[in-house]
Amino acid sequence: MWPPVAVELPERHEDTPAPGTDLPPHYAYCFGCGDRQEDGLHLRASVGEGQRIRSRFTVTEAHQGAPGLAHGGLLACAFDEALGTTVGNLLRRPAVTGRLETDFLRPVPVGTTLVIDARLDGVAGRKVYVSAEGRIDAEDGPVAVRARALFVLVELKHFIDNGRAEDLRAVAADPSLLGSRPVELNP
Ligand SMILES: CCCCCCCCCCCCCC(=O)SCCNC(=O)CCNC(=O)[C@H](O)C(C)(C)COP(=O)(O)OP(=O)(O)OC[C@H]1O[C@@H](n2cnc3c(N)ncnc32)[C@H](O)[C@@H]1OP(=O)(O)O
Repeated sequence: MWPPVAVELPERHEDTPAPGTDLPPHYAYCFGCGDRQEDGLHLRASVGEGQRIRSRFTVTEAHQGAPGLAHGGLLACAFDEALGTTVGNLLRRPAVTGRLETDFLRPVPVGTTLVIDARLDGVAGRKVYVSAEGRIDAEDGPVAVRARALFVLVELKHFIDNGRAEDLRAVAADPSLLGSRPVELNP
C-alpha cells in the first residue's frame, strides 16, 4: 500500500511558482543539482501541474557503473534529489530523506536524459510521502526507474547542528550559494 499510512494531500504552497517555471539549484555544492559540482548530476527541475515536479538528468561518463551504463547508486541519487525538490518546493519546509526505495527496470546508457516525474503523495504529521518515475529520453519514453520515498520534516536546526562548520560558514558568508530555501523554517 502506498502511502502506507493515512495521509492528507495539502495544496501546494502559495509561493510555489507557476507550472512550467524552472527551479534554481537549491545549493551550489549539492551533488544532485549544484553548478559547482563538476561531475555532479546537474539535475534540472521545473514545476509541473498539481502536486508534480519534473526533473531532467543527463547521464555522463562520470556516472558509469558498468561500461557505458549509469551506476544504480547515482540513479538513486537522482531520484533522491528529484523527490527532495518536490517536497521542498511544494511544501516549502525543510525535510530530509528518511527512506528511499528504487526499482531499476531498464539499463540507462551514458548519454541518456532521464525524465523524472515526481509527485507529492501525501503528508502524515512530519512524514511526507513522494514517488517518481524516470523515463528514457522523453516524457513518454520507456520507464527505466521507479522510486518511492519518505521524507521527514525537520527544523532548520537539523542542518545547523549537523552540517560541517566550514561549509555553514561559507553559506553564511555567501548566501547566494543557496539558490532556494524553504521560507517556513519552523514547522
Ligand atoms: C523553496 C524551497 C526549495 C527547497 C529545495 C530543497 C531540495 C532538497 C533536495 C535534497 C534532496 C536530498 C535529500 C537528502 O539527501 S537528505 C540527507 C539524507 N538523509 C538524512 O541524512 C537523514 C538522517 N536521519 C535523520 O536525521 C533522522 O533519522 C530523521 C530526521 C529522518 C528522523 O529523526 P527524528 O528524531 O527527527 O524523528 P523520528 O525518528 O521520530 O521519525 C519521525 C517519523 O518518521 C518515521 N521514520 C523516520 N525514518 C523512517 C524510516 N527510515 N522508515 C520509516 N519511517 C521512518 C518515524 O517512525 C516517525 O514516525 P511516527 O512514529 O511519528 O509515526
